[in-house]
Amino acid sequence: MEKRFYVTTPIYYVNAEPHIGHAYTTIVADVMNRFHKLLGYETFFLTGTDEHGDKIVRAAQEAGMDPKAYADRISALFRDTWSRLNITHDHFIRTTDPNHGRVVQYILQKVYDSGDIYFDTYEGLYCVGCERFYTQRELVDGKCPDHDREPEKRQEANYFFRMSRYQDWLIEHIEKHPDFIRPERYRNEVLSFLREPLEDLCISRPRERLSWGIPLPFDNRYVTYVWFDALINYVSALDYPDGPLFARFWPFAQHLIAKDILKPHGIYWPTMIRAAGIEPYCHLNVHGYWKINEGKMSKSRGSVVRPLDLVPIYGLDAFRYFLLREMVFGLDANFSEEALIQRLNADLANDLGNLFSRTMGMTERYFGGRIPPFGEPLDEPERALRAQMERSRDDYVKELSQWGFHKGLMAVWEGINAANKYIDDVAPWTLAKDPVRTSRLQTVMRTLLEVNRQVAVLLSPVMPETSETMLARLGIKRRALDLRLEEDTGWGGLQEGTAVQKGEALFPRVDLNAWQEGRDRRPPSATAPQTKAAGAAAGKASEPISLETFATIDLRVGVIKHAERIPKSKKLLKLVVDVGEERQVVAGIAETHDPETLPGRQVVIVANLKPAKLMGIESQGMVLAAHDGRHLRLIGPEAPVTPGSKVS
Ligand SMILES: Nc1ncnc2c1ncn2[C@@H]1O[C@H](COP(=O)(O)OP(=O)(O)OP(=O)(O)O)[C@@H](O)[C@H]1O
Ligand SMILES: [Zn+2]
Repeated sequence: MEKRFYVTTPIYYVNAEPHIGHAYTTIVADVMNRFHKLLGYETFFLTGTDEHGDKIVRAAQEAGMDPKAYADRISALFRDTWSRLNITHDHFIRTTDPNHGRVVQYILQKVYDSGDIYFDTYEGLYCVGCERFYTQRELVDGKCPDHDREPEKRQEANYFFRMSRYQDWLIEHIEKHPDFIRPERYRNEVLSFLREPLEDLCISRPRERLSWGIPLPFDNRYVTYVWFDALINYVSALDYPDGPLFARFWPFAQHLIAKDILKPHGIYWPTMIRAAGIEPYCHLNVHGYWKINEGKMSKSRGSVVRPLDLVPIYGLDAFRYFLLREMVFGLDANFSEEALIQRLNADLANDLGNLFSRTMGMTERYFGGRIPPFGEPLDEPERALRAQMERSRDDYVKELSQWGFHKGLMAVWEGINAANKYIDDVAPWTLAKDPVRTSRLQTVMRTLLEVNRQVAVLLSPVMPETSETMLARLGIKRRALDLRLEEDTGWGGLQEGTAVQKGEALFPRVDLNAWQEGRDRRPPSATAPQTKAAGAAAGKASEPISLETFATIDLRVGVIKHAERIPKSKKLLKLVVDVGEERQVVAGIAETHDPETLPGRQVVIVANLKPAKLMGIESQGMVLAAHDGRHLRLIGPEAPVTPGSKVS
């Protein structure tokens, strides 16, 4: 069978900014994509955004924008976040892409023609938050379990998909393919849904109520229900029906989701594609929730941690490692910065960081920083360490193949810990004192250098930057994505005589006590350790001013019309801001804000500042932002106001 791998994330709803939950899913998919490349697979990795439906219309209204402009902005935020998290997706799909719309209509028409879509009137209980009808049975105390509020009664004439017709087929398919849905708990959950008769699925929304969607090809008084639209992204992105990507990758499809969307993916989607005559996907992989204080982190609930707030502080790879190591795939996990710091210190700074710096330091000291040849034949301790590394590698591959990240990483750490213990046991420093034992010392150090190289290769899917750094310091200039497990983890892959570099610590420790004290003293947003400007966050007392003096400052609300980078400047963006009239403003926000994400955003401007030139560009005002040493946040009104409104 061809070695191919197709992985998808859910397409995220563009009703708010990405948080750790989205980052986790997307990083997991990225790790699996990189892991399969490491194993020599040809891969395709898809992510994107879900942009239709009345939730988006409402979010856009609140932001004072039209749905498309709003979707453009949030979708760009997601794309920008992924590029900062080193995500290697091959395609980013948006459900507003014209090709996607065409494929949705094609599938609707096909299923309609084959008689699996019919028109009917329906009365039911509708949750606005979920955008769907609920059966009594699904409610908890008469309320939507996700939104904790009572659904409203609604009657509507709509189109229905004959999902019930595929119930028996689906049960049989799941029973025949035990890992169709995994881990097992979610397979069982789907089977238990299927023990009750499956109802048909309402797949349309009357246009007069919701126009922001894909029109039904057979009745343009209706648009497509968001789920029927969204799920199809997994095949439209491959140019179903005729595209070469579809033929190449669909037979290897693996979806990745959190348990919140198990039903659409475990029931709607397989029956939809069955009805359309498409083969079922291979696997649905389901993970649990990241929680904060026991509640699900969720955009709608507003309890979120933003990935881009953590990465500058702890480093991208520590963040990626933490997410994969901390959560048991399939179960919920609690997110806390303390836990992140603890893992960073224990696993990365101590275990991995020490192994690397001790190995490199001793190579510098004993061999002038050049990789020694193997000296005398391997002795018992080396053979044991090699055997351990081979076990680590095999277990890692086995676990990751089944999405068992925490166990896979633990397997690598068994190798790392064995190597650290090996150093303590053979004590190279005593060998170094004895010139007769140089040949033994060569064997010891070379063994350790090879272990470090293997560790770097094994970790490349999870920590690509660290992997590249370690290899570069070992004299191997390779991109993480070009590494191949077979060729690159054999013994003796290092080049004798090559100069190595110890360099700085791979992972600086974070002082947890200081961090905890700092958090107790400062407001929550200013709890960053290791931040250069942290002191500034405390703020300085300043001279009091009179109201008259304050009134001389002309503060106004403006809406950003346009934003672009200024060539050669890392910090500055050039903005055009509408403050009743258009102003060109230069703002030092390029490191924290992507220009694509800014148009439409309302900000506060000092409108009577003397014009000044920055990098040769005139700035006619200043954008206000708050800075706590960790975040730079633009200041704006709580809800949109007319551009030019005075701030006082
Ligand atoms: N707390 C979380 N833990 C893990 N993954 C999450 C979490 N929240 C969202 N996700 C990821 O995002 C997907 C859902 O995306 P969606 O855009 O609906 O996010 P959301 O924050 O749950 O939104 P909302 O709260 O508005 O329903 C999940 O299937 C999962 O992949
Ligand atoms: Zn609901």
